[in-house]
Parts: sequence; C-alpha cells; structure tokens
Amino acid sequence: MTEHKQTAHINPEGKEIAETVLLPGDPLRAKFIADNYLEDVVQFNSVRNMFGYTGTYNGKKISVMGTGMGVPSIGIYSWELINIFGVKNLIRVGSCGALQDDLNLYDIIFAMGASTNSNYVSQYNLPGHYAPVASYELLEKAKNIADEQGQTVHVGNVLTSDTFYNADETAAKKWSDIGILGIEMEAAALYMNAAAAGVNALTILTVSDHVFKQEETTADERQNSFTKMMDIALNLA
Ligand SMILES: O=P(O)(O)O[C@H]1O[C@H](CO)[C@@H](O)[C@H]1O
Ligand SMILES: O=c1cc[nH]c(=O)[nH]1
Repeated sequence: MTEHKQTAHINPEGKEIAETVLLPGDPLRAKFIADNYLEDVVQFNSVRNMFGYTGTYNGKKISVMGTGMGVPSIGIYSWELINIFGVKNLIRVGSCGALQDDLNLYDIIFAMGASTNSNYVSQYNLPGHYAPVASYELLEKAKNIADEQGQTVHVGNVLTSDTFYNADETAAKKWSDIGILGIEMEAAALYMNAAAAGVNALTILTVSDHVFKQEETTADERQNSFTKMMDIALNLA
C-alpha cells in the first residue's frame, strides 16, 4: 500500500501539490483563484477549512492554498509545504495597509524585504539581526511579468506585524518614516522558512486600505477582486 504523506494540518490523501504554490491568507481567496484561473482543479486540503487546490495555468502545474492570518499560521503551513511536501516556490498573494502617501487602494507591492516586530527569528539563535528578503530570482521574474503586462508596481520593504490592532498608535508613523511601504502579517516568517530550507519565496500584496487616509476595501473585495496581483503571480509557475 502506498504511504501518503500527511501532517496535522495538510492531508492531501495522495493528491499532488505542485512545486509552485500561491499563498493567500484567506482560504476563500484560494478557492476564488482555483475557481477562476485554474484548469483541471483537484482540491488537496480541507483540514481546518484551509483549502488547497492543484490545477494548471497555461498548461503548467500550480497549487494555491490559504495560510490563515499571522506569523504562527503561515509559519506552520509554509514549513510543512516546504519540508514535508517538497514545495520550491512559495508566493504569498496578500493584502496590506498602505503607509506611504503615494500608495492607493488596489496598488501592488512586491515585498523585497519584510521587517518585523515578530519574534519568529529567535528560533535560529543568530548572533545578530536577520533581514528577511524575497528570492531575487522570483522578484526579478515578477517585475518582468508586471512590466510586460503594463502594470505599475511598488517594490520595497514592508512590515510583518504580529498585531492588526496596535495599542501603540505612534508605531505606524514610525515605520512609515523609515520608508516601509505597507503593513501585513506573514511575509517575514515565509521568507525565514524559505531561507532556512534554501527555497524561493516572494510576497505580492494588494493595498486593501490606507492606514492614514481612512480608505478601505470591503471583505468581499479582499476575497474576490484582487486580480491584478493574481495575473502576475500565476505567471511565475
Ligand atoms: O489578506 P491576507 O493575505 O490575509 O493578508 C492580510 O490580511 C490579514 C488581516 O486582515 C492578515 O493576514 C494580513 O497579512
Ligand atoms: O495586516 C494588515 C492587512 C491590511 N491592512 C492592515 O492595516 N494590516
């Protein structure tokens, strides 16, 4: 009998997970991508309703799976995808709050770096401060795809925050002043897990709200309308 790999959080029951996986925080955004972009779709995970699907895009195998919100959650899913299921390219397709004046709703950010207030890095016992960064290979490829599609993107440093609601109301302004483009909650852990295992990771974000301009998209828009970044990410397969 064939032994099917499974973990406490991902049970594909023998179904394939592709080497390239798109990772939205929201499992229903994963379903949206599978329903609207992929062909020959097979669902490979439903544990905890963290939906995962494998299909083809332009004839190439690609998977998409939710990660949940926050560093511990993406820490678990990305670690298992890499170290148990052999995934080589992990592309987060998330939402973020903009921190710079020249950013608007629906703008796209490539997270070249992910600063963080998370303690995730402490597990590595490094004798200094680690800088979580994207895979240059994926970043360059994504920028070339965006250029070919005529899409404007912002490339820079984002903040991976452990808090969505921060009791320190001065924090966002300080990160803005040092040039951080936007706040999200997962990229740094994804970059660290990928670096520790020697695989590739990139975070692509759509601006869902502006932290200082009081502008925001709805929950439905966050689930179903962030398609410009999908057009870039899917072409990375
Ligand atoms: O839209 P996703 O990918 O979940 O990303 C952002 O949205 C969530 C907060 O609303 C956090 O997970 C944050 O990183
Ligand atoms: O983490 C997030 C995501 C969207 N908007 C924010 O302000 N923070």
